Amino acid sequence: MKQVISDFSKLVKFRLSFTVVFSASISFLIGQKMQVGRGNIPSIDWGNWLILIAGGFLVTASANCFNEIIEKDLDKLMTRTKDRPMPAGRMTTGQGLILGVFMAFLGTWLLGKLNLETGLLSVFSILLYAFAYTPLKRKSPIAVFVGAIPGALPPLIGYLAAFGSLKAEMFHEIDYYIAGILFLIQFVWQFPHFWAIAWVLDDDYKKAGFRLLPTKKRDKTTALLTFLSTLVLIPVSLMPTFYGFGGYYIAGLSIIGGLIFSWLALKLLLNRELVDAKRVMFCSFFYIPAVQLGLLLNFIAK
Ligand code: HEM
Ligand SMILES: CC(C)=CCC/C(C)=C/CC/C(C)=C/COP(=O)(O)OP(=O)(O)O
Repeated sequence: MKQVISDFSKLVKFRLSFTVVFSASISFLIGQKMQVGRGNIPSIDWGNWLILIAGGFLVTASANCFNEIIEKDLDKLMTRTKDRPMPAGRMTTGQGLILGVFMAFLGTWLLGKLNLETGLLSVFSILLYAFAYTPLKRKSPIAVFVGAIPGALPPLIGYLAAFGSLKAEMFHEIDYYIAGILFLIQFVWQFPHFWAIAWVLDDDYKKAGFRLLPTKKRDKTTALLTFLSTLVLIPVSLMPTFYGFGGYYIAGLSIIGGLIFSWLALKLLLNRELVDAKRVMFCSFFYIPAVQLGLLLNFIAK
Protein backbone atom coordinates (compact mmCIF):
# COMPACT_ATOMS: atom_id res chain seq x y z
CA MET A 1 0.00 0.00 0.00
CA LYS A 2 2.84 2.38 0.96
CA GLN A 3 4.44 1.72 -2.44
CA VAL A 4 1.16 2.46 -4.26
CA ILE A 5 0.80 5.81 -2.48
CA SER A 6 4.43 6.69 -3.10
CA ASP A 7 4.12 5.73 -6.79
CA PHE A 8 0.96 7.78 -7.23
CA SER A 9 2.66 10.73 -5.59
CA LYS A 10 5.62 10.44 -7.99
CA LEU A 11 3.30 9.97 -10.97
CA VAL A 12 1.37 13.14 -10.29
CA LYS A 13 4.40 15.08 -8.84
CA PHE A 14 2.41 15.63 -5.69
CA ARG A 15 4.23 18.60 -4.15
CA LEU A 16 4.32 20.51 -7.42
CA SER A 17 0.63 19.74 -8.05
CA PHE A 18 -0.20 20.79 -4.50
CA THR A 19 1.40 24.22 -5.02
CA VAL A 20 -0.31 24.61 -8.38
CA VAL A 21 -3.72 23.84 -6.83
CA PHE A 22 -2.93 26.08 -3.88
CA SER A 23 -2.38 28.99 -6.29
CA ALA A 24 -5.74 28.34 -7.99
CA SER A 25 -7.59 27.97 -4.70
CA ILE A 26 -6.26 31.29 -3.37
CA SER A 27 -7.35 33.08 -6.56
CA PHE A 28 -10.78 31.47 -6.26
CA LEU A 29 -11.18 32.87 -2.75
CA ILE A 30 -10.07 36.34 -3.90
CA GLY A 31 -12.65 36.18 -6.72
CA GLN A 32 -15.39 35.03 -4.34
CA LYS A 33 -14.55 37.76 -1.85
CA MET A 34 -14.87 40.25 -4.72
CA GLN A 35 -18.30 38.82 -5.51
CA VAL A 36 -19.41 38.98 -1.88
CA GLY A 37 -18.26 42.62 -1.75
CA ARG A 38 -20.42 43.44 -4.77
CA GLY A 39 -23.41 41.70 -3.27
CA ASN A 40 -23.56 39.13 -6.09
CA ILE A 41 -23.34 36.24 -3.62
CA PRO A 42 -24.12 36.17 0.13
CA SER A 43 -20.97 34.32 1.19
CA ILE A 44 -18.05 32.24 -0.07
CA ASP A 45 -19.22 29.01 -1.69
CA TRP A 46 -16.96 26.46 0.04
CA GLY A 47 -18.56 23.61 -1.92
CA ASN A 48 -17.35 25.15 -5.18
CA TRP A 49 -13.96 25.76 -3.57
CA LEU A 50 -13.70 22.01 -2.91
CA ILE A 51 -14.79 21.27 -6.49
CA LEU A 52 -12.06 23.59 -7.76
CA ILE A 53 -9.45 21.89 -5.57
CA ALA A 54 -10.51 18.38 -6.63
CA GLY A 55 -10.86 19.30 -10.33
CA GLY A 56 -7.65 21.35 -10.32
CA PHE A 57 -5.71 18.54 -8.69
CA LEU A 58 -7.04 15.96 -11.17
CA VAL A 59 -6.20 18.00 -14.29
CA THR A 60 -2.73 18.90 -12.98
CA ALA A 61 -2.16 15.26 -12.03
CA SER A 62 -3.27 14.12 -15.49
CA ALA A 63 -0.95 16.64 -17.20
CA ASN A 64 1.97 15.31 -15.12
CA CYS A 65 0.93 11.74 -15.87
CA PHE A 66 0.99 12.40 -19.65
CA ASN A 67 4.36 14.13 -19.24
CA GLU A 68 5.76 11.03 -17.50
CA ILE A 69 4.36 8.70 -20.18
CA ILE A 70 6.04 10.76 -22.92
CA GLU A 71 9.32 11.01 -20.97
CA LYS A 72 9.38 7.45 -19.65
CA ASP A 73 12.60 6.50 -21.44
CA LEU A 74 14.30 9.82 -20.72
CA ASP A 75 13.34 9.67 -17.05
CA LYS A 76 15.18 6.32 -16.87
CA LEU A 77 18.42 8.18 -17.62
CA MET A 78 18.23 10.72 -14.78
CA THR A 79 18.95 10.00 -11.11
CA ARG A 80 16.16 12.33 -9.96
CA THR A 81 13.48 10.67 -12.08
CA LYS A 82 14.51 7.04 -12.61
CA ASP A 83 12.45 5.83 -9.64
CA ARG A 84 9.18 7.16 -11.05
CA PRO A 85 6.74 4.24 -11.47
CA MET A 86 6.88 3.96 -15.28
CA PRO A 87 10.65 4.23 -15.82
CA ALA A 88 11.19 1.93 -12.81
CA GLY A 89 8.90 -0.68 -14.41
CA ARG A 90 6.32 -0.73 -11.60
CA MET A 91 3.59 0.69 -13.86
CA THR A 92 2.99 0.08 -17.55
CA THR A 93 2.45 2.90 -20.03
CA GLY A 94 -1.06 1.54 -20.62
CA GLN A 95 -1.91 1.79 -16.93
CA GLY A 96 -0.50 5.31 -16.83
CA LEU A 97 -2.55 6.26 -19.87
CA ILE A 98 -5.79 4.92 -18.41
CA LEU A 99 -5.17 6.82 -15.17
CA GLY A 100 -4.18 10.00 -17.02
CA VAL A 101 -7.23 9.97 -19.31
CA PHE A 102 -9.54 9.17 -16.39
CA MET A 103 -8.16 12.02 -14.27
CA ALA A 104 -8.25 14.43 -17.24
CA PHE A 105 -11.94 13.72 -17.94
CA LEU A 106 -13.03 13.74 -14.31
CA GLY A 107 -11.04 16.90 -13.54
CA THR A 108 -12.29 18.76 -16.62
CA TRP A 109 -15.87 17.72 -15.88
CA LEU A 110 -15.57 19.03 -12.31
CA LEU A 111 -14.03 22.33 -13.42
CA GLY A 112 -16.56 22.58 -16.26
CA LYS A 113 -19.29 22.45 -13.60
CA LEU A 114 -17.95 25.75 -12.24
CA ASN A 115 -18.03 27.36 -15.67
CA LEU A 116 -17.29 26.52 -19.28
CA GLU A 117 -14.24 28.80 -19.56
CA THR A 118 -12.60 27.07 -16.59
CA GLY A 119 -13.08 23.64 -18.19
CA LEU A 120 -11.79 24.80 -21.59
CA LEU A 121 -8.74 26.51 -20.11
CA SER A 122 -7.81 23.36 -18.22
CA VAL A 123 -7.95 21.27 -21.38
CA PHE A 124 -5.80 23.91 -23.09
CA SER A 125 -3.31 23.79 -20.16
CA ILE A 126 -3.05 20.00 -20.26
CA LEU A 127 -2.46 20.03 -24.03
CA LEU A 128 0.10 22.84 -23.88
CA TYR A 129 2.04 21.26 -21.04
CA ALA A 130 2.00 17.67 -22.27
CA PHE A 131 2.18 18.14 -26.03
CA ALA A 132 4.04 21.44 -26.56
CA TYR A 133 6.27 22.01 -23.50
CA THR A 134 7.23 18.36 -22.97
CA PRO A 135 8.55 17.65 -26.51
CA LEU A 136 10.14 21.13 -26.67
CA LYS A 137 12.28 20.38 -23.59
CA ARG A 138 14.79 18.53 -25.74
CA LYS A 139 14.75 21.08 -28.54
CA SER A 140 15.28 24.52 -27.06
CA PRO A 141 15.38 26.59 -23.85
CA ILE A 142 12.27 28.34 -25.25
CA ALA A 143 10.45 25.35 -23.72
CA VAL A 144 10.60 27.11 -20.34
CA PHE A 145 8.64 30.07 -21.74
CA VAL A 146 6.03 27.70 -23.20
CA GLY A 147 5.82 25.67 -19.96
CA ALA A 148 5.36 28.85 -17.95
CA ILE A 149 2.00 29.46 -19.69
CA PRO A 150 0.19 26.35 -18.37
CA GLY A 151 2.18 26.84 -15.17
CA ALA A 152 0.64 30.29 -14.64
CA LEU A 153 -2.87 29.53 -15.86
CA PRO A 154 -4.08 27.94 -12.57
CA PRO A 155 -4.39 31.28 -10.69
CA LEU A 156 -6.30 32.70 -13.65
CA ILE A 157 -8.49 29.59 -13.82
CA GLY A 158 -9.14 29.85 -10.07
CA TYR A 159 -10.21 33.48 -10.38
CA LEU A 160 -12.56 32.78 -13.30
CA ALA A 161 -14.00 29.76 -11.49
CA ALA A 162 -15.11 32.07 -8.67
CA PHE A 163 -17.62 33.77 -10.96
CA GLY A 164 -19.85 30.76 -11.62
CA SER A 165 -21.47 30.97 -15.03
CA LEU A 166 -19.59 34.00 -16.30
CA LYS A 167 -22.11 36.73 -16.92
CA ALA A 168 -20.78 39.91 -18.45
CA GLU A 169 -22.47 42.13 -15.87
CA MET A 170 -20.79 40.23 -13.02
CA PHE A 171 -17.31 40.38 -14.52
CA HIS A 172 -16.08 43.98 -14.35
CA GLU A 173 -13.08 45.61 -16.02
CA ILE A 174 -10.98 45.33 -12.86
CA ASP A 175 -11.53 41.55 -12.93
CA TYR A 176 -9.56 41.29 -16.18
CA TYR A 177 -6.68 43.09 -14.47
CA ILE A 178 -6.88 40.95 -11.34
CA ALA A 179 -6.98 37.70 -13.33
CA GLY A 180 -4.12 38.96 -15.55
CA ILE A 181 -1.99 40.05 -12.59
CA LEU A 182 -2.50 36.75 -10.73
CA PHE A 183 -1.34 35.01 -13.93
CA LEU A 184 1.61 37.38 -14.37
CA ILE A 185 3.03 36.96 -10.85
CA GLN A 186 3.17 33.17 -11.24
CA PHE A 187 4.39 33.46 -14.85
CA VAL A 188 7.38 35.68 -14.01
CA TRP A 189 8.21 33.70 -10.85
CA GLN A 190 8.71 30.52 -12.89
CA PHE A 191 11.83 31.82 -14.61
CA PRO A 192 14.03 32.19 -11.52
CA HIS A 193 12.27 29.11 -10.07
CA PHE A 194 13.15 26.92 -12.97
CA TRP A 195 16.52 28.36 -14.02
CA ALA A 196 17.78 27.81 -10.45
CA ILE A 197 16.51 24.21 -10.59
CA ALA A 198 18.03 23.68 -14.03
CA TRP A 199 21.37 25.03 -12.72
CA VAL A 200 21.30 22.60 -9.78
CA LEU A 201 20.22 19.66 -11.93
CA ASP A 202 22.23 20.49 -15.04
CA ASP A 203 24.42 17.36 -14.89
CA ASP A 204 21.38 15.12 -14.48
CA TYR A 205 19.48 16.94 -17.25
CA LYS A 206 22.41 16.53 -19.66
CA LYS A 207 22.11 12.73 -19.36
CA ALA A 208 18.67 12.97 -20.99
CA GLY A 209 19.65 15.66 -23.48
CA PHE A 210 17.68 18.46 -21.83
CA ARG A 211 19.33 21.84 -22.30
CA LEU A 212 17.00 24.17 -20.48
CA LEU A 213 19.26 26.92 -19.17
CA PRO A 214 18.89 30.09 -21.31
CA THR A 215 22.41 29.74 -22.77
CA LYS A 216 22.35 25.94 -22.29
CA LYS A 217 25.22 26.44 -19.82
CA ARG A 218 25.78 27.39 -16.17
CA ASP A 219 27.37 30.68 -17.12
CA LYS A 220 27.29 34.38 -16.33
CA THR A 221 24.48 35.15 -18.82
CA THR A 222 22.22 32.47 -17.34
CA ALA A 223 22.92 33.79 -13.83
CA LEU A 224 22.31 37.36 -15.02
CA LEU A 225 18.96 36.44 -16.57
CA THR A 226 17.98 34.62 -13.37
CA PHE A 227 18.88 37.71 -11.34
CA LEU A 228 16.99 40.02 -13.73
CA SER A 229 13.90 37.82 -13.55
CA THR A 230 13.90 38.11 -9.75
CA LEU A 231 14.12 41.90 -10.13
CA VAL A 232 11.19 41.99 -12.59
CA LEU A 233 9.18 40.03 -10.04
CA ILE A 234 9.34 42.93 -7.54
CA PRO A 235 7.26 45.48 -9.52
CA VAL A 236 5.02 42.70 -10.82
CA SER A 237 4.23 41.56 -7.27
CA LEU A 238 3.40 45.17 -6.37
CA MET A 239 0.74 45.36 -9.08
CA PRO A 240 -2.10 44.11 -6.81
CA THR A 241 -1.47 47.08 -4.50
CA PHE A 242 -1.07 49.44 -7.45
CA TYR A 243 -4.41 48.29 -8.89
CA GLY A 244 -6.09 48.60 -5.52
CA PHE A 245 -6.93 44.98 -4.70
CA GLY A 246 -3.84 44.32 -2.59
CA GLY A 247 -2.94 46.35 0.46
CA TYR A 248 0.20 47.67 2.10
CA TYR A 249 0.93 44.46 4.01
CA ILE A 250 1.16 42.43 0.84
CA ALA A 251 3.25 45.18 -0.74
CA GLY A 252 5.64 44.97 2.22
CA LEU A 253 5.75 41.17 2.09
CA SER A 254 6.36 41.23 -1.69
CA ILE A 255 9.20 43.72 -1.33
CA ILE A 256 10.86 41.73 1.46
CA GLY A 257 10.36 38.40 -0.35
CA GLY A 258 11.51 39.93 -3.65
CA LEU A 259 14.61 41.44 -2.07
CA ILE A 260 15.61 38.13 -0.45
CA PHE A 261 15.01 36.30 -3.75
CA SER A 262 17.02 38.87 -5.74
CA TRP A 263 19.79 38.98 -3.14
CA LEU A 264 20.20 35.19 -3.43
CA ALA A 265 20.13 35.46 -7.24
CA LEU A 266 22.73 38.25 -7.10
CA LYS A 267 24.97 35.96 -5.05
CA LEU A 268 24.51 33.31 -7.74
CA LEU A 269 25.55 35.88 -10.35
CA LEU A 270 28.63 36.85 -8.37
CA ASN A 271 29.77 33.37 -7.25
CA ARG A 272 28.12 31.00 -9.73
CA GLU A 273 28.38 28.14 -7.23
CA LEU A 274 25.98 25.22 -6.86
CA VAL A 275 25.16 26.18 -3.30
CA ASP A 276 23.96 29.62 -4.47
CA ALA A 277 21.66 28.07 -7.08
CA LYS A 278 20.26 25.74 -4.40
CA ARG A 279 19.44 28.74 -2.20
CA VAL A 280 17.59 30.48 -5.07
CA MET A 281 15.72 27.23 -5.75
CA PHE A 282 14.61 26.78 -2.12
CA CYS A 283 13.65 30.43 -1.85
CA SER A 284 11.42 29.97 -4.93
CA PHE A 285 9.53 27.10 -3.25
CA PHE A 286 8.53 29.44 -0.39
CA TYR A 287 8.16 32.69 -2.31
CA ILE A 288 5.08 31.91 -4.38
CA PRO A 289 2.82 30.33 -1.71
CA ALA A 290 3.88 33.06 0.76
CA VAL A 291 3.01 35.91 -1.60
CA GLN A 292 -0.28 34.30 -2.63
CA LEU A 293 -1.32 33.58 0.94
CA GLY A 294 -0.31 37.11 1.94
CA LEU A 295 -2.40 38.49 -0.89
CA LEU A 296 -5.44 36.57 0.24
CA LEU A 297 -5.06 37.55 3.91
CA ASN A 298 -4.47 41.17 3.01
CA PHE A 299 -7.47 41.11 0.67
CA ILE A 300 -9.69 39.69 3.42
CA ALA A 301 -8.37 42.11 6.05
CA LYS A 302 -8.82 45.19 3.84
C1 HEM B 1 8.15 26.49 -16.58
C2 HEM B 1 7.55 26.04 -15.51
C3 HEM B 1 8.14 25.11 -14.47
C4 HEM B 1 9.19 24.26 -14.59
C5 HEM B 1 10.03 23.98 -15.82
C6 HEM B 1 9.34 23.59 -13.30
C7 HEM B 1 10.26 22.59 -13.02
C8 HEM B 1 10.41 21.99 -11.82
C9 HEM B 1 11.28 20.87 -11.57
C10 HEM B 1 12.15 20.18 -12.59
C11 HEM B 1 11.17 20.56 -10.27
C12 HEM B 1 11.86 19.41 -9.55
C13 HEM B 1 13.01 19.85 -8.71
C14 HEM B 1 13.63 18.70 -7.94
O1 HEM B 1 13.16 17.56 -8.02
O2 HEM B 1 14.62 18.95 -7.22
C15 HEM B 1 10.24 21.48 -9.68
C16 HEM B 1 9.90 21.49 -8.36
C17 HEM B 1 8.88 22.22 -7.86
N1 HEM B 1 8.08 23.10 -8.54
FE1 HEM B 1 8.32 23.68 -10.44
N2 HEM B 1 8.38 24.05 -12.44
C18 HEM B 1 7.62 24.95 -13.12
C19 HEM B 1 6.50 25.56 -12.64
C20 HEM B 1 6.01 25.40 -11.38
C21 HEM B 1 4.76 25.93 -10.91
C22 HEM B 1 3.76 26.72 -11.75
C23 HEM B 1 4.65 25.60 -9.61
C24 HEM B 1 3.57 25.92 -8.63
C25 HEM B 1 2.96 27.06 -8.54
C26 HEM B 1 5.83 24.85 -9.24
C27 HEM B 1 6.10 24.39 -7.98
C28 HEM B 1 7.13 23.56 -7.67
C29 HEM B 1 7.36 22.98 -6.35
C30 HEM B 1 6.53 23.22 -5.10
C31 HEM B 1 8.46 22.14 -6.48
C32 HEM B 1 9.09 21.27 -5.37
C33 HEM B 1 8.46 19.93 -5.52
C34 HEM B 1 9.20 18.82 -4.91
O3 HEM B 1 10.26 19.00 -4.28
O4 HEM B 1 8.70 17.70 -5.10
N3 HEM B 1 6.63 24.75 -10.34
N4 HEM B 1 9.78 22.34 -10.64
C1 LIG C 1 -4.55 23.54 -15.17
C2 LIG C 1 -3.39 22.74 -15.55
C3 LIG C 1 -3.58 21.39 -16.10
C4 LIG C 1 -2.17 23.27 -15.41
C5 LIG C 1 -0.92 22.57 -15.65
C6 LIG C 1 -0.07 22.84 -14.47
C7 LIG C 1 1.26 22.21 -14.56
C8 LIG C 1 1.35 20.75 -14.78
C9 LIG C 1 2.30 23.00 -14.35
C10 LIG C 1 3.65 22.49 -14.36
C11 LIG C 1 4.57 23.43 -15.01
C12 LIG C 1 5.82 22.78 -15.42
C13 LIG C 1 6.33 23.20 -16.74
C14 LIG C 1 6.47 21.87 -14.64
C15 LIG C 1 7.77 21.23 -14.98
O1 LIG C 1 7.65 19.96 -15.46
P1 LIG C 1 8.93 19.15 -15.97
O2 LIG C 1 8.49 18.24 -17.07
O3 LIG C 1 10.02 20.07 -16.34
O4 LIG C 1 9.33 18.35 -14.69
P2 LIG C 1 10.15 16.98 -14.58
O5 LIG C 1 11.51 17.22 -15.15
O6 LIG C 1 10.17 16.74 -13.09
O7 LIG C 1 9.38 15.92 -15.31
